Amino acid sequence: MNLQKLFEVQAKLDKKIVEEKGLQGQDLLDKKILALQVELGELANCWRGFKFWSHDQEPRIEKRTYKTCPSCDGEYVDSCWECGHSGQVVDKIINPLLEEFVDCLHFILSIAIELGYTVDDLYVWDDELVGKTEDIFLELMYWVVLIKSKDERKRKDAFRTVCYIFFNMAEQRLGFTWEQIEEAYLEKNRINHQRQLNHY
Ligand SMILES: O=c1ccn([C@H]2C[C@H](O)[C@@H](COP(=O)(O)O)O2)c(=O)[nH]1
Repeated sequence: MNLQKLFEVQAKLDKKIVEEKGLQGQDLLDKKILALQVELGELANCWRGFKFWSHDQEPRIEKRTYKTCPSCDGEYVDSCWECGHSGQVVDKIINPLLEEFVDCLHFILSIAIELGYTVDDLYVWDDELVGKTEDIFLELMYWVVLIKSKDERKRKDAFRTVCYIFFNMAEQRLGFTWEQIEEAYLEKNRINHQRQLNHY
């Protein structure tokens, strides 16, 4: 994954949001930390492995959205082979788990930029994560809060631990490749720019 490219793309998006919303000079760190926690909660919710009360603990990795069949215009035409008489065809297939993951990645990059870090601060070592995935999520969320530390060294340690857990988790626990992550990140970044143009 080309983190340098994503870092630059994120900086452009953040700058645009600050300008669009008139936030120049404001400290947005606490809000971004909370936003990352929220997105990690959404990621865990899509992963589902902690839902001991449910029979369905499979990660949400495929969601189909439908549109009206362009051939029969949704009229259930007996002879419509395109939609198999249902009046609808698949519009898009998305990966909700991956989408939540790249929302988290947006905020991790954005926090790095807020703190004046460089892309080098994001590079972490590959290592095998041990333990249950729910514990890894909790550990990650714990370190995210510590990014609030006033002590520079503790803050950077916390940030780098977040990167270490987050990036290793991607491959080892969520099954994503770097290519998939980069592609999904860039697509979401494009949507985020679009949203600002539409006064989201
Ligand atoms: O300074 C910011 C604020 C928001 N986002 C992006 C990250 C997520 O992809 C998206 C979250 O939007 P919601 O769908 O949660 O509103 O916004 C940024 O990249 N930088």
